[in-house]
Amino acid sequence: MQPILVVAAVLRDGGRVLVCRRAPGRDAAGQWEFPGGKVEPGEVPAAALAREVREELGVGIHVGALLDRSVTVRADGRAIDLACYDCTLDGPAPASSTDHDALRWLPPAELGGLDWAEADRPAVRLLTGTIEEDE
Ligand SMILES: Nc1nc2c([nH]c(=O)n2[C@H]2C[C@H](O)[C@@H](COP(=O)(O)OP(=O)(O)OP(=O)(O)O)O2)c(=O)[nH]1
Repeated sequence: MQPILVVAAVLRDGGRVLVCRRAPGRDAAGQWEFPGGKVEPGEVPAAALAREVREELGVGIHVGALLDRSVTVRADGRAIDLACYDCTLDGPAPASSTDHDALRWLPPAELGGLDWAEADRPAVRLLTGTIEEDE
């Protein structure tokens, strides 16, 4: 089975990063992730990411450089190809999400304390500076 192509925003504002907890009833409910979603056929990643963030958080973003791209086979057997991009807000910060039951802005050093979706862990290790030499 092909991996599911997912894009996510590492949305930075004033030295903090937005993290979101997946709402009850969704895949991986209760785990933290970066906002984003699946890339639709024919869509370029940056456009898919801006669309997903607009749909779920109701805000505009600027999509910058690719921070990390990793394929993770989850415990349920599905492979997620997750591309995380550095992003900034284009306008006001989000107040709520259609997909999440908590939004938090945290300094990168504090990201490691959360229960992250498996696919996000490589990006989180990059952001917290806790990558092992052999990774
Ligand atoms: N958005 C997002 N999804 C992630 C991350 N990490 C991770 O494993 N996923 C998984 C959860 C889902 O199985 C899939 C993305 O689905 P989604 O539900 O957020 O995206 P979507 O809006 O396009 O999907 P859908 O509910 O319309 O089917 O990727 C992440 O950091 N952000």
